[in-house]
Amino acid sequence: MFVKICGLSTAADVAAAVAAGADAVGFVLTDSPRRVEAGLARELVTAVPENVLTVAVFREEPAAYVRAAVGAAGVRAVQLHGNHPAAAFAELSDLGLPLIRATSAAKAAGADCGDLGEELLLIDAPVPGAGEPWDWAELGAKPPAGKWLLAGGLSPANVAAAITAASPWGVDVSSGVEIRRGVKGPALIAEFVRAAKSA
Ligand SMILES: O=C(O)c1ccccc1NCC(=O)[C@H](O)[C@H](O)COP(=O)(O)O
Repeated sequence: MFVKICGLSTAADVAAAVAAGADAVGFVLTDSPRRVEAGLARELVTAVPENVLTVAVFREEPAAYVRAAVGAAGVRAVQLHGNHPAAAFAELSDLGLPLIRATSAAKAAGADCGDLGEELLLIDAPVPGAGEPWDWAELGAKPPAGKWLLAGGLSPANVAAAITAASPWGVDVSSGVEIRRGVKGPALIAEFVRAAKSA
């Protein structure tokens, strides 16, 4: 089970996620209580070992903005939330980095990973980063084909049940590993990774 811990903003967050065995860490470079500037993201990225994927998270910023921020942050993958047309993914393909397409279950109906050229599909709650669980059964009998991450209101307490219900390739969390909005808890990160990996 691939585990991404999102919304990191301090060196202690990064150390906790890496020590816990996370496969990917996310830095939010868009409007959010977890927003970090690209320069800080770059500093944090330098503490991440090669085997852990570093991801910059955006909402609907123009491709030129994404391109510049990704270069400044030095991350190794890009996650796009919102209503990006296929052209936006095509436009960023020359970055040579894996693209993660983040969408909600309602919008993802019938979607498969790779439809817009993305490496990974992320199926989230309607509002990203809000910590709101949704009905995983909404995906119905036809979950997406290919590599996809389940997100939205996951926590150490519910991640195992979510994995059983939806059979994702991986999971992604932010609020569920925070002691208060925007502040990660190292023990919660460790618990989440343990629960997801042993589900
Ligand atoms: O985290 C945010 O505040 C955020 C803001 C804007 C776009 C994306 C954002 N987060 C992206 C993530 O990958 C979150 O981990 C994912 O939405 C799950 O969040 P949560 O329900 O809080 O676990």
